[in-house]
Parts: sequence; C-alpha cells; structure tokens
Amino acid sequence: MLAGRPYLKMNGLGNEFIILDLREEPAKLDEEAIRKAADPKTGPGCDQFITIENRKGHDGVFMGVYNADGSEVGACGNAARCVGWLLMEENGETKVDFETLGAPLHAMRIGDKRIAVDMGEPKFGWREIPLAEQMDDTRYVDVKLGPIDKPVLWGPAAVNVGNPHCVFFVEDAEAQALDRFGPMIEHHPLFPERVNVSVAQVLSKHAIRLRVWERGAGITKACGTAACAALVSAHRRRLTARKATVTLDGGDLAIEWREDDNHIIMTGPVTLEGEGRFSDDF
Ligand SMILES: N[C@@H](CCC[C@H](N)C(=O)O)C(=O)O
Repeated sequence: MLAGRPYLKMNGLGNEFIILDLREEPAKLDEEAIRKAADPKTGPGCDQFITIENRKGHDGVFMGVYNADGSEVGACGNAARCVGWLLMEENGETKVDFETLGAPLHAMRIGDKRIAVDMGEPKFGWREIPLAEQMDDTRYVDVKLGPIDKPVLWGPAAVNVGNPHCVFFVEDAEAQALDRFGPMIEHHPLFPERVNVSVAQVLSKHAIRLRVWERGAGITKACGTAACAALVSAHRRRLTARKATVTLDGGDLAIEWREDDNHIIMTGPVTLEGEGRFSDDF
C-alpha cells in the first residue's frame, strides 16, 4: 500500500524516475502498482521506479530498479547517479557505496549535481549476458533484422553491464526506426531475459551518438548502462578509445572503461524535479 507515501521525482538526462525510500517504512510492491505509478495517465509517470531499501541479504543500502512494465532488473546507470547524489546529501560526504541486484556500486561527487559512478566490470560470456545459445565472440552476435537474404541490420555486440544490452553499430543513428524494431529485438529468442537495444554511431575515437530502446520501458531520453555498453563494445571493436563522450537524446555522459581494473566509470548530471505523495488509488 503506497497511498499517502512521499516520493521524489528525479531524472538523469531526461531518463525519468520515481524514487521511493523504503528504509524506515518497508512496503510490498507489486507489478500492477509500479505500472500504474509509471503511466502518466494513472500516476506520477516515470521510465523506472526506484527504491532505496535495507534489503535482506545485502549489506548497506540497496537500490531497487523496476522498469515501467513492473519488471525488476539488475541495473540503472542514470538512477545510480540520482541515488548516489541523494545518499551523499544525507551523509554529507563526497562518496558513497550502495548495492544493486547487478553489482555493488560506488558513487562520487564530481561537482554540483554532477556524479560519477563506478559501474563495475562488464561481462562478455554468453551465459553471463545471457544468450540462449553458445556464442564465443560476443562482439558480434547472430541477430539479423530485415529480409533474410538482405538484412538491414545485423551482428550487434552483446554485453552485460549489470543488465543485458545489445548494440548495433550504424552509419546514421537518427535514420534508424528504433521504435519499430526495438521491441522485436528486445523479445528476440537469443535473449532469454530480453535485452536493452541501442543504435550507436561512432563519430570519432572519443564520441558516440546513441539512441536506446530500453527493455521494459521503450524509447527513453537516456540510458546510462546503454552508454557504458556502447563504449565498451565500440572499444572491443577498435572503433573508439577507452574513454568517450556518449551523446543521448537527453544529453552527454562521459564514459571510461579503465584498463587497470577493468571497471566502467560513468559521469553525468542529476536533476531533482520535486516531491509528491501517492494518491489514495495506490
Ligand atoms: N535507464 C536505465 C536502465 C534501466 C533498466 C533497463 N531498462 C533494463 O531493463 O535493464 C539506465 O540508465 O541504465
């Protein structure tokens, strides 16, 4: 029961979140309530519903991530910056650690409402992504789009950065009908847990233009984990350096895949839009 409970509205580059703090007063969330809250016709509206919790089996604070369709998932890069910022406002420090289903995260304050998050190590093994069948070189996986003898897109890179992603490298990201093929690839049988789908246009060794169809949410203005997935995949194909600016519809993220410890560092802004309370319908 969420009626009367306070929430925050935040966004990371226009990727919209409802943030619910469950630490003092836990509540049971069901898919229907999340779908209702995420739909702007019936609730405050968001791309992801985020919880801050003391969850059993996890040390320290836990960030829960639920897509607009109600599914709980392992990671959300943009929300990690927002939650990191909130926790640092609380502890008065310039860094904070918290847990997610995907990986433990470490956030650092870089400037005013500018946060860097250590997103951990990418995983490339076919079982780790996961893929439904063995593929040894996940820089190119067996997915084709369009007529069988004349596919329009094929061979995306696949990677898990706390959640599964597939990235098509294209000449012109704006020209791709992502709204049409995004849902088809999200549900492609190669991805047993579904997948986040991106089109990436490499602009230079240090710049990528990225558009994203998010699993469980559709097209969003930005996706932090997709930006990480794109940079890592581009570097694995020798298309970029280990560090690049990734430009999403909502703005830029700085992504670095460190050589020394294999971790991905994502840096970008957070926006606090305001607060509200769930109505009696919840
Ligand atoms: N918006 C997020 C990713 C949210 C989860 C994703 N849709 C999934 O299902 O894995 C981000 O900023 O990373």
